[in-house]
Amino acid sequence: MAEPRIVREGRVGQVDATRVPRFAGPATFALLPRIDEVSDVDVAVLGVPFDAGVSYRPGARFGPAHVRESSRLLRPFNPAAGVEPFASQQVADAGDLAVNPFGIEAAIEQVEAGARALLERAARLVTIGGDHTIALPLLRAVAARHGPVAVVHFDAHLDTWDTYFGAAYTHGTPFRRASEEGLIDRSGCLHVGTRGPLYAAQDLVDDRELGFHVVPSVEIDDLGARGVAERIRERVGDRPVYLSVDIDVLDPAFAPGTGTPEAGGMTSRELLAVLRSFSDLNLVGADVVEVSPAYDHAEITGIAAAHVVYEILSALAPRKEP
Ligand SMILES: N=C(N)NCCCC(=O)O
Ligand SMILES: [Zn+2]
Ligand SMILES: [Zn+2]
Repeated sequence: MAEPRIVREGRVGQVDATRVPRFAGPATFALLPRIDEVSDVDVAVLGVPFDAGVSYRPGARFGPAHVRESSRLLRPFNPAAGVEPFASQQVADAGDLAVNPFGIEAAIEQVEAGARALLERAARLVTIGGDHTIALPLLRAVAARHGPVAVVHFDAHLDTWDTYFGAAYTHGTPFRRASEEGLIDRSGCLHVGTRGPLYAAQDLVDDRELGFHVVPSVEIDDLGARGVAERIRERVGDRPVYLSVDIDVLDPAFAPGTGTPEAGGMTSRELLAVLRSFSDLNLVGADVVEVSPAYDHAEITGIAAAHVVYEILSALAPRKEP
């Protein structure tokens, strides 16, 4: 049966939850149309069910399905941002990339190829992981289009480590590889929300050389969401920005369902408020990674991640002229 959908300004939106129970039927992100159900796409939401790069708890391969399932309650108007994210741009769910669960290098190539192909159809991708390894091939695809990008990276971890067990491609190393490959603009990147023990003090020295400034979690109480947003804006300026959100940037109280949790993180309210300020950045792509549903309860982490994606889509929405 064809579901009644909300159509605004010529864009095909969500299944209308005032006429079809929002808990019925298959879950696309926010009950948006699949990409094959629309002719033009501005923003594609893409799943990458991959977790062979993790160093601790597994399960992020189930992240895309869990975040979609946790996104059924999202409504069309975002009052905090003052936008209808599915009316001023066409957003569609591009499904999942079928990547090799047994070979990290093969999977990385498949993610890059899949993202490049999708970028032929949609100007912007918002990818749901999957573990953080996938940021590297996503950055390759984005940099092929826009040149080196400023990375705004929300995470408990630096993810600029070098190798684990001799492996160069893992969820702890994507931003070192991206920096070495020239995919990122070393004068415009920063991490937000990092905390917890490192391997050595040298990690921070290396990280800075790779192009990152840090707004650590301990500074967020004093800065507040507005202060964090200002620090980000000062660092990235007008550069094209790739946004990478590891859900473990949130405190485990707000995101228990993740693979490498660290105490002392951001609240969901703080993270959503900072993301809301991104409407005036030149955002060219984003990912939300590291949701591991087996460690989640009552969709706490899934709902947080769904709202993060919703705020990103709201930040991408073109504003009407006043
Ligand atoms: N990207 C995430 N979530 N974690 C990286 C942790 C790497 C480590 O085990 O040291
Ligand atoms: Zn992390
Ligand atoms: Zn990470």
